[in-house]
Amino acid sequence: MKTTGGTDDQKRRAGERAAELVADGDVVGLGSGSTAAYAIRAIGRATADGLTVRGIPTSFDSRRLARESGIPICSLGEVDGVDVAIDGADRIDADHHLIKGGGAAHAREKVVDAAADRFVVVADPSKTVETLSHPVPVEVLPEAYAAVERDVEDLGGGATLRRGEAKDGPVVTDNGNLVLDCAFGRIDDPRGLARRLSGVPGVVEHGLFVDLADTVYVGTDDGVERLE
Ligand SMILES: O=C[C@H](O)[C@H](O)[C@H](O)COP(=O)(O)O
Repeated sequence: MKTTGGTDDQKRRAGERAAELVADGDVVGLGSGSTAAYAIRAIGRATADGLTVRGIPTSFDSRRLARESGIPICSLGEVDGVDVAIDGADRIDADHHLIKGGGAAHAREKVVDAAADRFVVVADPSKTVETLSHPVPVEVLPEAYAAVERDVEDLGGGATLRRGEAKDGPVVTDNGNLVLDCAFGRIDDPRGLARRLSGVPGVVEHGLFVDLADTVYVGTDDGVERLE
């Protein structure tokens, strides 16, 4: 559920700045989406110039792009830790809580981003807001989607099953599950909502990333703004 208006140059600046943080020998979480893709390409170029890293992709697309870019790939189970993760966001609030999952990749993203010593968010200015109000993507077991819809209503939200654009039927995630886009209006208590959504049976993972981001790079028309 992508609803943004950033430019490719803004995204490129943010992604390329974040890629500069990657050091020799690092294990790097490779985020998903159009902004993280610029970081992956930049890491690939650095790899061709001699940087030694291993990348952990967070989606089918980031895995494919990492391979094309020449980044050696590994999985989370093969490493002792993740040095840095670079990932995009659909919305970023004033406290750097995030909504992710516009590309339905948030479940794997959260596992990798949370495992990282440093989680760096890359975005364009259209993603920054004072308070979150964007619908929260919620990945659900296929069997559970109708029950989760009802539970989301009980939490004061409205759930919409995400549908494919070039395919009839629902979007199916890289994990074989479905996505409900859950509108709650203004989210004044992201921590509380995150906790409640995590407690709903059938929810695999939701797109509220609370207290996870360490650094946010926002690409602008003439540079990069760093939000701590
Ligand atoms: O599921 C997708 C991810 O959470 C993306 O990181 C997020 O949607 C941002 O993507 P983009 O940089 O293309 O706006």
